[in-house]
Amino acid sequence: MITMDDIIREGHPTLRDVAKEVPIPPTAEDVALGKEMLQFLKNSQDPVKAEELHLRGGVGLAAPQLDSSKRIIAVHVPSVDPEKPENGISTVMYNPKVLSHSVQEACLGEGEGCLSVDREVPGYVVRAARITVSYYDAEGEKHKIRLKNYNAIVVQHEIDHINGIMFYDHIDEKNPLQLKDGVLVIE
Ligand SMILES: CC(C)(C)[C@H](NC(=O)Nc1cc(F)cc(F)c1)C(=O)N(CC(=O)NO)CC1CCCC1
Ligand SMILES: [Zn+2]
Repeated sequence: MITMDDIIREGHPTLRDVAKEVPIPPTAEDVALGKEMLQFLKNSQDPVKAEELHLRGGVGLAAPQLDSSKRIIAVHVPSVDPEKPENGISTVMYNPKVLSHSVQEACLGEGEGCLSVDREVPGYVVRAARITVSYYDAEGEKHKIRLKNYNAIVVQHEIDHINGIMFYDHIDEKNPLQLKDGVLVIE
């Protein structure tokens, strides 16, 4: 079972590597890894388990954060509206790829953090507001989905990790809290 001790922190070189594509259909090992990553996120959002295992509430995790330089990400974003479960996203993506994105940009009003970063880094992380992503699932089936707002931010944050990019790489050092016109602020 994955705990915080398995998550490497900034400074570890693997976080800066470009991860390798995995064979499709995924191997049994890669399927197991993906399942464990998703289970970590679910555990981290369960108050009892998170407390017991000292987990930070996580919505996304990329294999490089487990020192495994593979193009595998897991996302588990609860829908804010229980009547609309489809607004959340809970899946493991093998070899995810952003096929296209909106010109419209967006950022989280509170900025971003990272399970691999044990410090606050203030500043807006400007990303595409909407993306079209292709990926393979554990069975090797190809999917193409459109994401927007928070789900799009989370998936972009995780795809950055498999490209060796950290969220603070996107922050404007001179004006971290400067916002260009037209950037959608997601609260
Ligand atoms: C770094 C951390 C603050 C833990 C962040 N969680 C988060 O932003 N909020 C959150 C937590 C929950 F449990 C349930 C919920 F709906 C919201 C997160 O998981 N990540 C994932 C990460 O570090 N992946 O590598 C950072 C987020 C910043 C923007 C997108 C992902
Ligand atoms: Zn992260």
